[in-house]
Amino acid sequence: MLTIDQIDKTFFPGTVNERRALAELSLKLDEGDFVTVIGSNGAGKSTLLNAVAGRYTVDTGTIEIDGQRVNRLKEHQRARYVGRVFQDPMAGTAPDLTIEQNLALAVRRGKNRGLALALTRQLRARFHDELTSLELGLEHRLTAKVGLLSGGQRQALSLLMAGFTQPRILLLDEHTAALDPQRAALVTDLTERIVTQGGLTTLMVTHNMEQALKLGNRLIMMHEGRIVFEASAAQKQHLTVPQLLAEFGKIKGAQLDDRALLA
Ligand SMILES: Nc1ncnc2c1ncn2[C@@H]1O[C@H](COP(=O)(O)OP(=O)(O)OP(=O)(O)O)[C@@H](O)[C@H]1O
Repeated sequence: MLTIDQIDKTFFPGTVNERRALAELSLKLDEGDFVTVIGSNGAGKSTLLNAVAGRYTVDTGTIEIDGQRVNRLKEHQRARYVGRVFQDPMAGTAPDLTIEQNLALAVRRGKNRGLALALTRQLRARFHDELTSLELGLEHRLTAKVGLLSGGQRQALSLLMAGFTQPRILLLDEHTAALDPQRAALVTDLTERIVTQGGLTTLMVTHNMEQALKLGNRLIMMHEGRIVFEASAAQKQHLTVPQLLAEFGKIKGAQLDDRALLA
């Protein structure tokens, strides 16, 4: 489904600021795989997601989605394959549009622009039901501007929208990191539900090891642009936080992130 083969990315090559963010990294996701990504600071986790999304082009190597090479496709051209929820709750939704307009955009993504914001009674009823299931009371605020929502509410909405668009690949980049523990737990549960219900193929970066173990069927650990540890579906079921910390310990010179210790 997603095949990443030997990708390399160096920022500012040949200057004092040169940074090799991805180093001959290969990764293959089958349909419905949900891979959690952990690693030290600066390991290249976000760059990996950005390379898949098309925000950054890779220097060498190939990225294929459904067997189609997407290396040359720009970010907006890949948008029909790729759904994304960022750490910043402000990034995934349009603040000046209402909740129902944001949801309509997600449903109609890739279709005629004129139709995008059209709201039928049927669509409103669907939004009402879906929002009710979030248990955040948003079903009563369909016509409220999204800019008025809290961070957790916006992340929940972004996830719901990602579920509506049914992307070929869903990228989650520390999407619960900016939330308080209670909201983070809620968004974590919602993530599990939306990914499972939609059978979405997903790559999720997190600094929270418990979350990395709780969610998904596979796990990878990155360091200096490479995958340094990988757990298959069978292995992941038995993995524990102390074991992950021990794996981190094996990486020479890796700095454990404080947030990892909060897990
Ligand atoms: N746009 C950019 N320009 C220059 N260097 C960059 C850019 N984005 C990332 N880097 C560098 O590439 C390396 C990998 O960064 P990246 O953000 O992918 O790491 P990360 O694993 O997501 O880190 P963190 O957990 O700290 O968010 C780092 O050395 C970083 O400084």
